[in-house]
Amino acid sequence: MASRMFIRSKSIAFNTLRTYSSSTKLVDVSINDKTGIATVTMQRPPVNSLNLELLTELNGALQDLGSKKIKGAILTSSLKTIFSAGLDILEMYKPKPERASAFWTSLQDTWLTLYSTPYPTVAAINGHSPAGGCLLSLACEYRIMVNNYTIGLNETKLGIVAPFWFVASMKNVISHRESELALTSGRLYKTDEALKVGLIDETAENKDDALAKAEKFFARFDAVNPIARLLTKQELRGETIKELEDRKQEDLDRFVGFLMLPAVQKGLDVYLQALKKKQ
Ligand SMILES: CCCCCCCC/C=C/CC(=O)SCCNC(=O)CCNC(=O)[C@H](O)C(C)(C)COP(=O)(O)OP(=O)(O)OC[C@H]1O[C@@H](n2cnc3c(N)ncnc32)[C@H](O)[C@@H]1OP(=O)(O)O
Repeated sequence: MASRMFIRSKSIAFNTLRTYSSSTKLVDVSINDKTGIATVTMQRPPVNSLNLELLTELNGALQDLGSKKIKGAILTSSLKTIFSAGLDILEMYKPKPERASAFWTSLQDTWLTLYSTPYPTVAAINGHSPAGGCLLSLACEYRIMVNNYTIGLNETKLGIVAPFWFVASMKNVISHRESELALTSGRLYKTDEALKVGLIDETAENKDDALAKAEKFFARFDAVNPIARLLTKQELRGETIKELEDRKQEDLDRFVGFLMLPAVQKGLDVYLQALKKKQ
C-alpha cells in the first residue's frame, strides 16, 4: 500500500499542468487548465450500474490521473437523477465464474485506487446512490449531494451481505452505531438525513452547485503541503487498504462462492423482477 501512494506522490512533484480531456465509452475525464481540477464522469445509461467494463474504465481513468499534476478530482455522473445504481445486478445473476471473478476483482481494484489516490477526491452525488454507488462515494475524501435523492448500503434488502471493506468504508465515515443500524436494515438515507449522520458532508441545490462546492473544498489545501497531506491520508486510510490487499483472494472466493448459492440467486431473481415491474 505504501508503494501505491509513494509512487504517485512523486508524480505530483514532477509533472506539469496541461489541458486534458479524454473520453472512453463509459467514463469521461476532463481537466480544467485554470483550476487544475479533474472531473471524472460516469456515463453508462440508464443508471450507471457498475459492470466489468465501467469499473475497468473508471479504474484506468483514476490511475491515469495519478500521473498528472491536478489539484483534485471530482467523481460524478452524466445522468440527470442517478449517480450510480450500484453494482450491475446482471453481473451477479446467473454468472459465469470467470466473468464473476473478473468483475469482483475490478471492483476491488477500483476501490483500492480511489481510496488511495494521491490527489484529493470529491464525490458530487447528483442523483440516487445506493449500494456500490454509495461505496464509490465513501471512497472519496468528501461527499456533496444534491437534495432529494437517496444514498446508503442497502445490500441486506437484496438478501446479500456487504463485504468487510464496504462496512469499513462506512464505519470510517459515520459512527459504528449508525453503521450497524444502517447496514443491518439496508437503510437508504435521503439527502438531508445523510447530512445529519455525516454520511455526506454538504448538500447542494443541483449538480453545478455541487461542482462549485467541490472547488471550494479543494481550495482548503492551497496552503497545505501536498506531501504532508498525502502522508496524513495514508496514515488514516492505510489500515483499511492493507486489510483488503491482504484478504483480496479470500474476499474474491467468498464472493464467487456466495453467488453460486441457490438462495442468493433466488433473492437476486426476485429483486430484479421487482425492479422491472416498478414501471
Ligand atoms: C460474503 C461476501 C458476499 C458478497 C456479496 C455481494 C456483495 C455485493 C454487494 C452489492 C452491492 C450492489 O451494489 S447491488 C446493487 C444494488 N442496487 C440497487 O439496489 C439499486 C436498484 N435500482 C434502483 O433502485 C433504481 O433503479 C434507481 C433508484 C437507481 C433508479 O430508478 P429509476 O426509476 O430512475 O430507474 P429504473 O428503476 O426504472 O431502472 C432503469 C433500468 O435499470 C435497471 N437497473 C436498475 N438498477 C440496476 C442495477 N443495480 N443493476 C442492473 N440493472 C439495474 C432496471 O431494472 C431498469 O431496467 P429495464 O429498463 O430493463 O426495466
